[in-house]
Amino acid sequence: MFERIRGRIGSRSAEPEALSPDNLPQHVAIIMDGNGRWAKERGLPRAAGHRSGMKAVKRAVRAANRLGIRFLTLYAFSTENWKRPKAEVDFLMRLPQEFLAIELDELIENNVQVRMIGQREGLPAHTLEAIDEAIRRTAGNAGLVLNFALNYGSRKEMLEAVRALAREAAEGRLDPEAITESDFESRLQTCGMPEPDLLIRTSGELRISNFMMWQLAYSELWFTDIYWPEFTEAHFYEAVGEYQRRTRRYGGL
Ligand SMILES: Cc1cc(N2CCCCCC2)n2ncc(-c3ccc(F)cc3)c2n1
Repeated sequence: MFERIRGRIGSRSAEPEALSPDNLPQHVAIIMDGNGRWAKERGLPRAAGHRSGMKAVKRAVRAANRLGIRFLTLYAFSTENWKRPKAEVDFLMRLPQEFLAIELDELIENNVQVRMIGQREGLPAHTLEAIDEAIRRTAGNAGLVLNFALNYGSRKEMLEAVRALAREAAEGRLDPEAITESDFESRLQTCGMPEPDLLIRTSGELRISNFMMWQLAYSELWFTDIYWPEFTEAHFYEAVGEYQRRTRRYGGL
């Protein structure tokens, strides 16, 4: 098997102990790319890449918990993903319940709160049932908020927010000239969440891909060539270390 040079942890320290507790990102968002290519390079079916990607989800959650990150948003399925072959979409739609069947008890033990952003409409009932049960069973948890973006698209999210504001204005409940950024943000599905301080994207893609476009306006972006199934806790710590180097505060604001 040829050895890909990519994927080696950079020269920088990727140990949690090397990170400053005073300048941690509150909210980390991840576009988990490269599952299909990871599988293809190994002569495996795409489903094997997605399943391996689920293990990387667990590593990212563990790393976020270890650092005390407050919010972790994972882009699990975009509105554009419906264009994939039916067999792959059907497989993907079973992963939430597969993941939760394995991980939910440990998530609860670690005080993790599960949330979802995205359109419920169009998701299979079995997928929603599993997610709703996880949301219900973890609603009172005060630890890491693990937020899955599922059937999510930023333009759709922003369009729905605009429609809500337009309805309120048309009903005379809102003065259009008085609408603020905060009014708009409160109608987004991420209402109540801080904006991501750090976005991680794997597999060498250098695009935002219709993900949290309003929310990511001021986020640090960290890209890596490794494929998502190769993502480890050390990669998470390396990304946070880079975030800290960019936002060094020297005690200032
Ligand atoms: C559709 C999909 C795909 C999916 N992949 C595995 C990770 C790589 C990206 C694509 C495939 N994962 N991984 C976890 C979930 C999930 C979603 C909601 C939830 F409440 C619990 C777990 C998931 N959902």
